[in-house]
Amino acid sequence: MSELLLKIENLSKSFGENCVLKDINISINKGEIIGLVGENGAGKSTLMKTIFGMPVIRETGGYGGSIKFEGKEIDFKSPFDALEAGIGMVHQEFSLIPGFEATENIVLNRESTKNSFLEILFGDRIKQLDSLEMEARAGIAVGHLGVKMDPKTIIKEMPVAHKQFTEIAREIERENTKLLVLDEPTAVLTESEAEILLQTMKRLANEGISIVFITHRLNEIMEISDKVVVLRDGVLIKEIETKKTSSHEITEWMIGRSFSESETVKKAAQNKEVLLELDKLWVDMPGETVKKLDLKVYKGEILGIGGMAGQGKLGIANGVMGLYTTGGEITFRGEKLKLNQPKLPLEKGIFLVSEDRKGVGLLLDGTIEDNIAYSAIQIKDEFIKRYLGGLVEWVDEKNVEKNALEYIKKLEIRCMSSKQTAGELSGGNQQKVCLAKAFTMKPELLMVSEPTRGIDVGAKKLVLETLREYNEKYGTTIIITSSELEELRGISDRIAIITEGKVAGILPPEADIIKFGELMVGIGGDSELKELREIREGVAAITAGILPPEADKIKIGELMIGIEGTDSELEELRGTDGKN
Ligand SMILES: Nc1ncnc2c1ncn2[C@@H]1O[C@H](COP(=O)(O)OP(=O)(O)OP(=O)(O)O)[C@@H](O)[C@H]1O
Repeated sequence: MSELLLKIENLSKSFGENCVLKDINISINKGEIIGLVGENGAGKSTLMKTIFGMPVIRETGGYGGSIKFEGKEIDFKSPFDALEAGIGMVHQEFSLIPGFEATENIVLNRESTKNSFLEILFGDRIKQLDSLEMEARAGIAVGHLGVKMDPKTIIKEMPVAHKQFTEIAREIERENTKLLVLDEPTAVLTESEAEILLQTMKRLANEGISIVFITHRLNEIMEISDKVVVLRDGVLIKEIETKKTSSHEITEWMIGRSFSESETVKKAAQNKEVLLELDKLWVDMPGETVKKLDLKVYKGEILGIGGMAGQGKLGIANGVMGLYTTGGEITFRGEKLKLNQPKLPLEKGIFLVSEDRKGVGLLLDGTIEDNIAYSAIQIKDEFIKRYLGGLVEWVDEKNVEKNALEYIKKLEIRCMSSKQTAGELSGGNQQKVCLAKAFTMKPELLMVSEPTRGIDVGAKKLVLETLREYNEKYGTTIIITSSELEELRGISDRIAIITEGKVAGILPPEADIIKFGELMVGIGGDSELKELREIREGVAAITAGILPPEADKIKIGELMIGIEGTDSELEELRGTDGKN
């Protein structure tokens, strides 16, 4: 019989007047993986923060109901008590020390020490760190995850996926971890990295560790969870064995209405007037380098930009905005833009909703309404009242509020009021604030990068529909950059695939999926695929144990671009193929 580890009974939590968890009852058994799902703002993170003893819960009046861990009522004063008891948590925001190596972060507060002569003289305070032992421990933890990374790398120099793996390595390095809470751990990972993490989670569960897994990617929930718990508006709607349900049914519980996935309309770009032209553009963005890329963007179209992680697709918009050192030529509305001047594109009518919403997009301590109006005030002098012939200027607070309220309604931003700080919002709602900020600028060219990363299916649909509507109503040209090909195919008029810093090809959204796969991996045609098959002989070679080399081309392509939920281990393949 399964052994009960955690029991939550009649749990409730309010922030002031806002009741965000109502009468929640959940049981978690030893070695069980629970998929916790719900729309943005449903209360998932709050529930986990409550279990983990986060100060914010205590500081905002604590919680009601009972939480028992290993049969004992818990009353954690801080996350340290939770860690001590054997509960580890990886939050949506990283909590690593940027200037330290991965090793130092992984063993932080649990460093290995060795006996030294000085210790005998001066006592424990002068203990020496045993760096070899610490490196070995960190190496084992990283190895356990099944990912290739050097634990000696400094955190701030790491790609985001490695930061995520370091966080998880730190949690599993604690010997007594019995329950691991992972809040959207795959949101920042590519399909292949996510697959590695999913396999690791399965392994940890087999070793007896229970896992609460929060994600908006329902295919991941279907793949690895034993049980799904659905929250909606702070209420537990369903707790069910995963094998007894489907992602479609889960979606309906999450959003409380029936849902049809492919409702976005496509239209062909009829206009051939060039709005933006990139000529031999290069962008020195770490991990997303653009190399002498040529691209034309037509007025009024929605151009999708896709490609594998690290191939340069995200570098394009960042380069146009002057956020990383850029060269080549950018022509906007027939005028050559001076490069590397971040304010200039904004003044000319170009706006970027960055993939880095916390770093670039939002002032987390500012109110929602100030965030939404911020760029329009700074760049376009909007929302400003002038007195005495312009001698005295004042921000028109009333209009700032009115504008925010319109977008809160339109984009269904879940908040208590427009005066709430952006930092208090859930991730998906923060993303909607970034979009509202962009719409308020009324740009002629709107670039959005990874607009639906970390947001739930309902919000995803809303965001995409709003972008489409905005494009149709105002004729705004939109460049949408996304790792999710299906999302691009649903909304774009044309899709450019970026490989190795260049445009590998441009396809209509309805083109055969295999064509996209080929462009993404830089395979021009059958002969190169044949070559690839021959290089890696034997069953299990082509995709790290998934397909035999003689398998159908379509199947290989599907795996390469991560559909059917399987990992292609493509980077590895490309490395051994000598194409890099
Ligand atoms: N510190 C806080 N102060 C006030 N309200 C808060 C605070 N933290 C969260 N909330 C509110 O609680 C509700 C639930 O938020 P929570 O972050 O738990 O949602 P979530 O389901 O994790 O969403 P997401 O998927 O977007 O991360 C939201 O309405 C949010 O605005």
